[in-house]
Amino acid sequence: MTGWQQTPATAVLILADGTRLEGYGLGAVGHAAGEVCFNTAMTGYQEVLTDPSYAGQIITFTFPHIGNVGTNDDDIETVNMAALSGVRGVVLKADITNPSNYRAAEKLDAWLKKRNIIGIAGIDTRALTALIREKGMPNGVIVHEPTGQFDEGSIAAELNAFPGLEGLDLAKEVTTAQTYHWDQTSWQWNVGYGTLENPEFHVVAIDYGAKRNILRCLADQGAKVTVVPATASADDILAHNPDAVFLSNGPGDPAETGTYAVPTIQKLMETGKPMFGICLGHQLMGLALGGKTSKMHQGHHGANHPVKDLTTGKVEITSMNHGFAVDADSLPAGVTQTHVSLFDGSNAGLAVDGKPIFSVQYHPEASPGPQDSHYLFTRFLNQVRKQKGLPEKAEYIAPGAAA
Ligand SMILES: NC(=O)CC[C@H](N)C(=O)O
Repeated sequence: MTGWQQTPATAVLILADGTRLEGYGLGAVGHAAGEVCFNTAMTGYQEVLTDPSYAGQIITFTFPHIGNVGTNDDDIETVNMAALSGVRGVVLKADITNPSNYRAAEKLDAWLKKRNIIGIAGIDTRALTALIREKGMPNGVIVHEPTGQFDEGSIAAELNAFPGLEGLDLAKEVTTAQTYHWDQTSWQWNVGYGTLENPEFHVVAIDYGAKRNILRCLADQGAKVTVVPATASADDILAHNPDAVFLSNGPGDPAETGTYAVPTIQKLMETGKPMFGICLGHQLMGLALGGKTSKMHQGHHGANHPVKDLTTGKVEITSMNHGFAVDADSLPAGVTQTHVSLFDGSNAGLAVDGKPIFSVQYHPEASPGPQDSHYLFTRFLNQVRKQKGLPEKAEYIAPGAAA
């Protein structure tokens, strides 16, 4: 039976303004509060649902058919398996069908249940998206109760207790507990310049909620990657003697994570080592340089976001997932805005003039273009090549061409 025909409803999504949307429960049973956002990607739901940057959020997919290709063990993005359930809930239009794909190992419904993610189907996701666009991302509670007997009191209490994402440092909840070396050997699908056996460079990646494909892309450039916890000090990081430092994506409010991350990043900037940041890493870099971040109205979540690289004039189709942004006007002299979103003109990248330090708001490791933005990893490691007196690589390489 499809969700919108089911009576009584076994799931409900309640928004802070009182909006009540009833549907068909999926995945885990229970209730969870979070910020309700929408994601416009037509593919990649498993990568989205395992991206630690979604911690504290309930995701509405605008694409109506989610789950068609099932789930597998390869398309998981979080590196820290303990942080797999950062997403609070998933809101769908259609019921999840049986998977039809040779890679499918498990139906999405069962997969959600195992990871304690609550789902609701049978929702008019177009109407919900229109509401979010008009009013901004609301706080909400998603409930799955197979009996249809909702405990309204505890649902209301849960909604009231959720403070919203502003002011929340969630990076410390999803970061790795221990320092480790990224092992590329089981992830060889994207091998390019280097091999793990013979790395040319050493990059320390600060894990604020890192995605696997970022680490793959760094290793793909010939880097040994050492991943350190979000709270690692500059001294801890420099003790690894890195050639360069990477700042990862991650959930929550950058200003709050910045209370401990910014002083560390500022110290690392003084070393002259190349630095590259993605998404939360970009926002933290903006803060470390004296800029400001603020909450967006509806955020950017999808895989079709055009971004212009102002340094080359090229447009990239990018993947985005952020609800905060660097305020371009707040960037001090000596810091250049390098990329802008062509959807709303918001800041999408920055670089420090004359220094090997830059960052982007979007996700070059995600491949909607499919490889439009991969050049940024080459741009980053070229800074290291330059410092080591090695020949630089071409930034753009046609897919399939020899490196
Ligand atoms: N993907 C990310 O790194 C997200 C950054 C930040 N948490 C935001 O929502 O803007």
